Amino acid sequence: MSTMKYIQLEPHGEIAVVKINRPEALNAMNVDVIAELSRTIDILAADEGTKCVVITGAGERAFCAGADIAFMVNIEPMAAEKYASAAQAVLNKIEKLEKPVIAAVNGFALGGGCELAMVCDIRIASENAKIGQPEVTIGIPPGWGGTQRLLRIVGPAKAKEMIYTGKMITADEAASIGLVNKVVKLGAEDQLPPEAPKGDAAAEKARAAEVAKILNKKLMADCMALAKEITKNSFTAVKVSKMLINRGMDSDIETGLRLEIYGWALCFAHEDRKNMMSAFLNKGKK
Ligand SMILES: C/C=C/C(=O)SCCNC(=O)CCNC(=O)[C@H](O)C(C)(C)COP(=O)(O)OP(=O)(O)OC[C@H]1O[C@@H](n2cnc3c(N)ncnc32)[C@H](O)[C@@H]1OP(=O)(O)O
Repeated sequence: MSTMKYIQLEPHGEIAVVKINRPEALNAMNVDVIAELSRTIDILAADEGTKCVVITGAGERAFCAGADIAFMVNIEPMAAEKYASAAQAVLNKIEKLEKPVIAAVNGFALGGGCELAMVCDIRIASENAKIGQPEVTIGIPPGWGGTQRLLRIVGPAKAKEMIYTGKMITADEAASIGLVNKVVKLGAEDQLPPEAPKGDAAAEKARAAEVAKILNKKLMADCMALAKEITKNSFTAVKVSKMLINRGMDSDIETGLRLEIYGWALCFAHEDRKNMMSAFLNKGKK
């Protein structure tokens, strides 16, 4: 456990869970959240024991509601430039982290929250997630990578529709355009609390909160299972694959393919290759 105010870092063996912990503002990222997130990523980058990272939001309502509007309402352009530069720097750091990163999207992922999710390698959303780039509804365009990364993930037509309208989309819609990999849903197997008495708004609210908790648990279990599946493989091969995919996305294919040869050949220097190939060839031959 770390002792930061807004970021909880929970180690689970080879998997680290990073939780943005500002639920009173739906985990909106103020300057302190950004600074603490940056320190957390530095810690994880240096920690050889961590092989996979899961990022999520505290509470049941939001992954992250974006940049802090209460802060932005009164700032001047130079302060805005500083804020966006710090945010982009930490998001770039996550994207370049030499470990796989999974976003567990547990509710609203808006503006900077969507931009945070997009720098993660894989996005898993709960069925109650709402995702969007609503910046134009408050007088600004996306500024933490949204105009560039959404374009690359969903293509220009969908990116423009989402950015120009500022509308939120559901988790299922996000999955249908490739913005999230998977949607975690409640099913018959889940033990839900009994229905609240009709007309009892407080009881209905309490039940909805309980249901959201169950869904959140299911989402985290799914993300941890995925992380475990990834960590079973050669960390070096996964790390090199991440670099090749990220670098290749913005290179011409010749450069990407050449890099792939070098990355591939480099893995022959690691003991994983020999051990894992030999284990395959020797299975059942004890
Ligand atoms: C480059 C990046 C730019 C950006 O990211 S710009 C910001 C983009 N994000 C947004 O525009 C989302 C803003 N938030 C909302 O629209 C709403 O929230 C929701 C639809 C997500 C939820 O609405 P509801 O269920 O009615 O909750 P609630 O009362 O609005 O929010 C609970 C508390 O959270 C604070 N909050 C929510 N989002 C932000 C934010 N982005 N920055 C600062 N505070 C935020 C609210 O103000 C409130 O606080 P209190 O309880 O003190 O009234």
